[in-house]
Amino acid sequence: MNYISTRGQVEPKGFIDTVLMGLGEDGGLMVPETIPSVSAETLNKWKGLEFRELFIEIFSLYANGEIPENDLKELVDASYASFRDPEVTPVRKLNDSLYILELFHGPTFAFKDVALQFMGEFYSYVSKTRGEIIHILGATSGDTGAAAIQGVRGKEGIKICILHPHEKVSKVQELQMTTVNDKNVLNLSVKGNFDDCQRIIKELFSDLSFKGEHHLRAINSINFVRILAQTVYYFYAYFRVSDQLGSDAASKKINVSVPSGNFGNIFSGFLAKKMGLPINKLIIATNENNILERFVQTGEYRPGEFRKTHSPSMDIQVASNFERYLYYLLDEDSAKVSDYMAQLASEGRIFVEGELLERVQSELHALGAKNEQGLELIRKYKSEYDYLLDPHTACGVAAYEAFNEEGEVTAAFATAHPAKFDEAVRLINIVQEFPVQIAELVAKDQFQTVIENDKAEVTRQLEAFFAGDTVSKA
Ligand SMILES: N[C@@H](CCOP(=O)(O)O)C(=O)O
Repeated sequence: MNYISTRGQVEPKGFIDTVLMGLGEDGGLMVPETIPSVSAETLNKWKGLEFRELFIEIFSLYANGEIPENDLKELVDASYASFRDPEVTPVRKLNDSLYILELFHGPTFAFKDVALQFMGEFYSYVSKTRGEIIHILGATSGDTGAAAIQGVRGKEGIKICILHPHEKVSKVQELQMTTVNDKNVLNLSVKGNFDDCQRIIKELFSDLSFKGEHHLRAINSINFVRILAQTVYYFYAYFRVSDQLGSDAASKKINVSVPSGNFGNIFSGFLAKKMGLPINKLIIATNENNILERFVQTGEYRPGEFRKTHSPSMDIQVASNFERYLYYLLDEDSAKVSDYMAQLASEGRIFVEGELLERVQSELHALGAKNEQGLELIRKYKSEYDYLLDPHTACGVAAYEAFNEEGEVTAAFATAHPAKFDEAVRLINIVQEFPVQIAELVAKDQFQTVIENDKAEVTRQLEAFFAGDTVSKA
């Protein structure tokens, strides 16, 4: 299997080269030339597998045998050894129509750990086996950064620089990133928002001579391996919900409700569905930064005004992986995708209508939950089920309440642990106990460099960091 760009201007690449490339060299996103389909018989075989085994099966369909089986097994075992739940991503039943897929049992208490623990091991493996220099550049609205840093801190042959928006991530997210004092980690706190951080890194990735000279690698979901690793828990959730439904499984449709910012998590579900997993509704849950909800309702994709909310990881206007969805919506026509993306860049909006919009509305459901609605749901589920939702998960539960119909059940994805967002939880007078790994962060020193929202400044910081000068300040 080879990988090509959504904009059609990259020679087909193998799996490892695709991961190393990250953002397509033509500015597009890499996708498999064909999506492997999984038969009912295979699904039946997979349903008894535990998470790690399932990961290996799915990954092997995409990796062209470029990683020998034993090596892959070792990478997967090492990636999930630090998870606190033996199931990695367990499913809890809250009521007859609502199941929660808990994705927060990794080292930084967010769903990003599932893919990024693997990516850390993977990059380390590629650095050792191919002698590649790995200089990671990433942007975060809070969770990706912490998970990516945790995945590679202290690893030989790897350096990582993460841009986060200054004072726009939660306190715990900030501490998780900035209390890491390993020499191979640089935190840049940018006076802007997440979209600014993401724009800067994409511009740097698009500068091919800078990218090549500094060996820049991506850890955000622009990198296809992130998408792939995330498909695993869609399959896992589907199987575990089916198990729990027992004899009702045959008569119930299973939806997923997914808190979404950069469209990477929900795109993994789209891919799983295209592979043959019989998910019913793919429900996109956002907060008041609701560009995706507006797109699904009206066909217009137009970044709006940035809103600071109680769910900062989803405070995003420009969703990277939207381009991958557009590619499939436009029947894999890369020339059309390029035209649409050029229009987005020049006019600040794109628009689909007629049959295309009907297709969007048949493939996706979307809700942008209001801040107050999220808090109200946290209160309600705590009191009715003694289950504490984090503010992102609460948006997913709001979308479940809006779209789940008779004869359906929904797996709502719990994308983070509530302790990461105590600022919001405290607003409704709920006092939570912090896991020790989070409680101990406050006593640690922080290391980060606060900079202006300026690509030239980021460039200077990166050049110094990659050249070996430590620029992080206490
Ligand atoms: N919500 C994310 C934003 C980056 O998304 P990614 O999936 O492309 O890494 C975050 O928490 O940083």
